[in-house]
Amino acid sequence: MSIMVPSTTPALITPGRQALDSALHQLDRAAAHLGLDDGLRTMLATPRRSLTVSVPVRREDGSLDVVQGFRVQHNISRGPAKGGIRFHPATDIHEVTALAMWMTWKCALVGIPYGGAKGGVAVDPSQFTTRELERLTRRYVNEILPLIGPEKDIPAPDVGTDEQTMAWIMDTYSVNAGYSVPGVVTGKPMTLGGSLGRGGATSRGVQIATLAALGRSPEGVTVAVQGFGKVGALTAQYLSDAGCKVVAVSDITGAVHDARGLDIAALRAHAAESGGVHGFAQADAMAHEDLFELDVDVLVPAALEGVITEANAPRIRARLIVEGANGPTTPEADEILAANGTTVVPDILANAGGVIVSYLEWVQNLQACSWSSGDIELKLRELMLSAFDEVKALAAARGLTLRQAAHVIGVGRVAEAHRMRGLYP
Ligand SMILES: NC(=O)C1=CN([C@@H]2O[C@H](COP(=O)(O)OP(=O)(O)OC[C@H]3O[C@@H](n4cnc5c(N)ncnc54)[C@H](OP(=O)(O)O)[C@@H]3O)[C@@H](O)[C@H]2O)C=CC1
Ligand SMILES: O=C(O)CCC(=O)C(=O)O
Repeated sequence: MSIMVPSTTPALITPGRQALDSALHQLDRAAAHLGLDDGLRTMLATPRRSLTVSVPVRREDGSLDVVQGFRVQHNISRGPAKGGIRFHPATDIHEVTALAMWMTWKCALVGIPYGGAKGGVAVDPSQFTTRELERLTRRYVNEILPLIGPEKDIPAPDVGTDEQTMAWIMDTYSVNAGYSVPGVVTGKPMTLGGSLGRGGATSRGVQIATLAALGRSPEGVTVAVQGFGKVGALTAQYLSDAGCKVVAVSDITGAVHDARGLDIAALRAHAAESGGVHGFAQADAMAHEDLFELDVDVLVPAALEGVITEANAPRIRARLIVEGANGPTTPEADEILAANGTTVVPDILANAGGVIVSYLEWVQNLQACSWSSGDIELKLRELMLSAFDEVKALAAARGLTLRQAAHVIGVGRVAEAHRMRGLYP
């Protein structure tokens, strides 16, 4: 059987298509390791539901833009579909499919009762006013309304979206339902049923995974972080709070470096005020691409896919890479890193803190209750560390990389759910 994804010619290979190729490659490796038959492997390679929508948006000057939006439910065999919504100009159906597939394995790996989904709208949110973004979000939600719901598919923030976007999604869905439905979306503001700890959850999870992988005192451990958005900025903060020396960070405006360790709180204040890390007076500017090749102990990619490739992997000096972003490392780079003895804590493990606390938020919404930040932190730590230990043990027992082991566990659990449900003939 063949995989049901649109074909492309080499000239049309987008970053999104490359991300999907990486995801399919990882699935193939895991399926071979698990001895899955070809039919089941094909089911797992194919999204369950995939919706492309046109989203008209009235601009402030009265003109009308029409942008493309997507929602892909990769798998729902273990529970409702779950995954963020991305607003980024380069997003396409292939990227959203890859991200949805990674959500499926991530939820299975950390043992929360969800399938995997992702959404995207192909826009640059920085080019839209807040009112335009609100209109765009509401129209996109109306277009994907048949797919989403607290028992069907629960969106959350991702690149270019935030808790305000989630509030508009919750409101649009609720107005259509005729009553308030907080559980339709996670990563909401606290006033609408959001959870304590969700804002920093992905970064807290990256911190937990980093410290677990280091296996030694973090005091003085040097770190470089690519991306200074919701995940990157708080990852830098939490690692710095834990005693690490974050010596370089970057965002789309530039990269900054200080070998003595950056003052992350001051840098966050500067970025909030000026729109990015560029121009931070207490550090030196550096070229974006040089950040990957710094002589640091830990590298945290926390921006987009496909940034660690066969071109720069041979020059990476960090002994530990912890993937805050989804899909930052290509399969070719993975091989080079493994041959060089670099440990990679893979995305579906390292950045699972976000969806773990989303799950806790959803459970609170369904039960109409709220838990303390201590309860949330404890559960997050427990789920992160038990998944980390499982992955590490399997990797050691079978001679796999941490990524291969994580995929074997995640894919294996989803395959088992299919078998038990008898979803395939
Ligand atoms: N938010 C979440 O809960 C979760 C997010 N993730 C993943 O984490 C990653 C980051 O997401 P998130 O922080 O939410 O997104 P944000 O939109 O909040 O931040 C993205 C950051 O990446 C920066 N960036 C984009 N392109 C580049 C580049 N070429 N070089 C350097 N920096 C760049 C952006 O810069 P600028 O702001 O200047 O544009 C911004 O700082 C994504 O891969 C996402 O899928 C994973 C799990 C959960
Ligand atoms: O919190 C969630 O539901 C999903 C977060 C997300 O999009 C991700 O883990 O990549």
